[in-house]
Amino acid sequence: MLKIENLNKKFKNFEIKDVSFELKKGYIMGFIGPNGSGKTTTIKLIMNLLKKDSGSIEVFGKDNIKFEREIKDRIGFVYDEGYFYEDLTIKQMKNIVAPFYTQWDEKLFKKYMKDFSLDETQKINKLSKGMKMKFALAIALSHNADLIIMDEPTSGLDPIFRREILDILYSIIQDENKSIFFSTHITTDLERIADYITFIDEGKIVFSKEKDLILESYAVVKGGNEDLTPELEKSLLGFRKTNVGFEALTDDKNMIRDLLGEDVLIEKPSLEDIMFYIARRQ
Ligand SMILES: Nc1ncnc2c1ncn2[C@@H]1O[C@H](COP(=O)(O)OP(=O)(O)OP(=O)(O)O)[C@@H](O)[C@H]1O
Repeated sequence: MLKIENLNKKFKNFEIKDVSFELKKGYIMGFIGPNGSGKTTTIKLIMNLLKKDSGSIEVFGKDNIKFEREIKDRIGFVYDEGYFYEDLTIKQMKNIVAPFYTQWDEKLFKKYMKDFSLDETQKINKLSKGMKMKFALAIALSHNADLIIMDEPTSGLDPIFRREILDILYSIIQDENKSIFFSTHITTDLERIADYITFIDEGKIVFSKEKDLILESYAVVKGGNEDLTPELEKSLLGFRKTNVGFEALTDDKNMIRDLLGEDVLIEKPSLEDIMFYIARRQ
């Protein structure tokens, strides 16, 4: 559905460097990374809203620029900055956008308006941040898109609605021909629904792997300060000292067990733990 190879883009103070990853049919991929790590830039490059310096981006097996129109017809896109005309009503804006899509489904759009408690006669500049996001989602989900790409779609949404959105996204990929790619800072959302996680830091991909594999391959280690020898420090993927000892991330549980036996606690990490320690180390 999406294949990026050796993508490069240089700004004055930042660069996307040799970014490669792939998203297959039927899966949800979460795109995570600290603030300013290059998530929005990568998404803009996929959507051809920015010009790449080099590398290739294929969507549905086709070059994203040569086949832009055809590709965008099949993508549902949600972007975190407002891209609607603020002075129009929901209905007027929808009437501008809908004709661009060959498979626009007005009945489905109306259903989402109702489910999301949105009133089509409301002006866009009178909508709250969450309501605008709901409207953007309704548009993205109402034209039978095969690939949904979203930049922080759940930011600004309350936990109840966020969970409803996750349920909708999950039901969409029950059709195994569809895929979803979205960036977020809410890693618990990904723990709930993502199949793959791509982690970007300082413009470079740290990993792009199956979520379950990632969670299995790392562990959080907790021990006393006396255990934290310089040798151990070097072998850890990042650590922090606390009042009662140290907490760290490792990708080699067995080595830690062999080294420290039962003196330390070895626990399952969350995605947030992994992101925190790796980004901090870099
Ligand atoms: N048009 C531009 N010109 C110059 N620098 C840019 C431009 N767009 C983005 N940047 C820089 O690129 C870096 C990455 O920005 P980007 O918006 O891709 O990060 P992000 O991972 O989406 O961050 P966040 O999580 O905060 O949304 C930042 O340092 C930003 O200042």
